[in-house]
Amino acid sequence: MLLLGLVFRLGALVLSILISISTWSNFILERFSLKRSESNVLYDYIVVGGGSAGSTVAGRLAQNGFNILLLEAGGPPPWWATLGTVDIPIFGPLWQRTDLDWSYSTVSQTHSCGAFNNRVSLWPRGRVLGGSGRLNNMVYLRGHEKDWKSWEYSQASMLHYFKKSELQLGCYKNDSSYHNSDGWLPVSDMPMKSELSDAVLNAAKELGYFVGDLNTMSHAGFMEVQTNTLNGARFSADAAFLYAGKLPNLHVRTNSHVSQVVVDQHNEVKGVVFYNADGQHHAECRHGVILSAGAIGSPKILLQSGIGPADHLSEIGIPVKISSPYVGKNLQDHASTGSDLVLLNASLALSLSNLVHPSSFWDYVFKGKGPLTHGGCEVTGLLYTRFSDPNEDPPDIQLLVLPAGQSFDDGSLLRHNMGLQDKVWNQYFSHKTDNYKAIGITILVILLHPWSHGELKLQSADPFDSPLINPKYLSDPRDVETLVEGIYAVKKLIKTEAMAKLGAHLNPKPMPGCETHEFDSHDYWLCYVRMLTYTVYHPAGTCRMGPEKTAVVDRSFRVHGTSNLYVVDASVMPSLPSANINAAVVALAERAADVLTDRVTRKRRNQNQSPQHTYFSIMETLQQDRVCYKFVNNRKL
Ligand SMILES: Cc1cc2nc3c(=O)[nH]c(=O)nc-3n(C[C@H](O)[C@H](O)[C@H](O)COP(=O)(O)OP(=O)(O)OC[C@H]3O[C@@H](n4cnc5c(N)ncnc54)[C@H](O)[C@@H]3O)c2cc1C
Repeated sequence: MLLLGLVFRLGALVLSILISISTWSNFILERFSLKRSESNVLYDYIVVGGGSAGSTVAGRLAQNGFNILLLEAGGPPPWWATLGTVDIPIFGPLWQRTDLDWSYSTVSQTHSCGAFNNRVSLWPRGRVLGGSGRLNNMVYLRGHEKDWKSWEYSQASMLHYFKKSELQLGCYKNDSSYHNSDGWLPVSDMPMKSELSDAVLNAAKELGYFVGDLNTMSHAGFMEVQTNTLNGARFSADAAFLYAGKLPNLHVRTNSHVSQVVVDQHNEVKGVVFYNADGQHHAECRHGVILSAGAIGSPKILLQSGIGPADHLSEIGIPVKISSPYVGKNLQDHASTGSDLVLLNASLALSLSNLVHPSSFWDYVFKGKGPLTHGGCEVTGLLYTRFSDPNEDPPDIQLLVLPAGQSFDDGSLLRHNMGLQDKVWNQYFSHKTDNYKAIGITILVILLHPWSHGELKLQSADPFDSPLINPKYLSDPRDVETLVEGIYAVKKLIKTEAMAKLGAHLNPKPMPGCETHEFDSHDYWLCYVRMLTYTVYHPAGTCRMGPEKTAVVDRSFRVHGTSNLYVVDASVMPSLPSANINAAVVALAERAADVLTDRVTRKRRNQNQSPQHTYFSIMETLQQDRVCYKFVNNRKL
């Protein structure tokens, strides 16, 4: 075990060195092969961020004939991606805390995260073409029909956009009522699963849950997950929407960090300011700028541009261009708990020794099968606790079943990715110090609709500084009670015959910090949840959509107070869907592409072409706004 851990750790080290080399080689290649920034080109739309939403909206708008510039702060996927390495699903966690990751962390949490260093939650976010879709677990789950009520979208229109993006290659490909085999984003059955998958589904049946396709969005219950993969390899939105069309009117510039949007005195957006290795550049647009920099990046760019809460902007010395009190507010994330809560007295097909076995590489490369195709999650469930009404509300708990826990790699990588305290690792997760040899699995209990909302602020006016992220996890006690109800659902699940066959039982060790409570009492679980609070990596809501009095963007993705600045990504979600959120992000971006196409079509119909800006208009705008101009030029490179 020690040896395997060492092999895994060495592998991680070699890969991160390769990533660094690759990032630099891409960087150099770009400088020689790409045209220098052409400041006098007028693009129809500028899209900022090439992640799940940005790739989708840019690809679709280009397909609709617009001249698009996409600016991405990260590089293209590393050169060995063509060999499939970076796309090997099981390697996802290896890219965290490397150059492909923004490596954000929250501020210290008061009510949660007690088991983590400084009570901080580490938040990986993709800094690469494909964005967080290149780091994620690829689970394809849409949500529930009752989710869209608060978004003011109909179930039918959401279904339309889910289907539009979908290339269903798995067991639902003949179900044209809910699925589509003509879209661009592949959705496949898992090529490999462990014995745990069937055991959990049988346990769910024993308990009378619905087991079937949750992506019809009308059920609570369980399903075997489908993933965004093709022949066993990761397939993120950039692969689907940017390369698939190979459109000459789609211009992608990587390693281009956007610092602000340029807004004139009439609150019309002229373009953006961005930095690459050559220094500062401007890019101009005819119809507008679309921020798709994600739930952290988009509010950050708005604030840096002087669009946000006036008091906060004044606090850090950014002149207020447009007062927009909700920028950065309404931060929501799916908090979760339960890694290694369940132990098995049986070994599973997915083990560290299977992973590093040469046959696994053979199976992956030549058959698109085997343990390397595993994305981490096998089964998911959407459940109602006693706090939510099935007639009125969407499910309030999600279970995500992984045939591995934090202890899977013997402490080499996963616990560091999470920032788990050594003491908690040693006393709760590690099996080195005891004779307890059962296998830790994860039935992650996820809080789908948190009452606790947080906020994002800037810590300085420097566009290269990380923002202050405070999700305020579990600050509302109702969230803690709901998570504990979820743990009770897990307890029921593992008491079934199906799970008994695998020797499923609760981890008998008390969570460090909760020893004073009687093990398995309600108070113990309340404490446990506040100690072991994980992110599920779904931040959203920081530029929420809604009416001007309560939101940042309107229903056509336009920032209130501007005529042509848009936000299209997870940040516009008014509330979190009852699911992992990538499918909903892509569906929103599909909708945005239609809305923005329609807007121009109607404008063209109603009037003559919109006035063309010259190259100098953007410089004039910057000069009119003297402080802003100074700030941009003061940036030391
Ligand atoms: C580890 C992990 C596991 C996950 N697992 C799942 C899962 O299994 N299923 C699921 O549905 N969801 C999952 N998610 C969540 C999902 O991937 C994200 O919600 C989704 O990718 C968000 O899309 P986005 O377009 O809003 O942002 P992103 O995909 O993060 O894209 C934002 C892009 O903008 C770029 N950018 C940011 N700032 C700037 C700037 N100033 N200038 C230029 N570019 C900029 C970034 O580099 C990035 O490429 C996971 C996420 C993570 C991190």
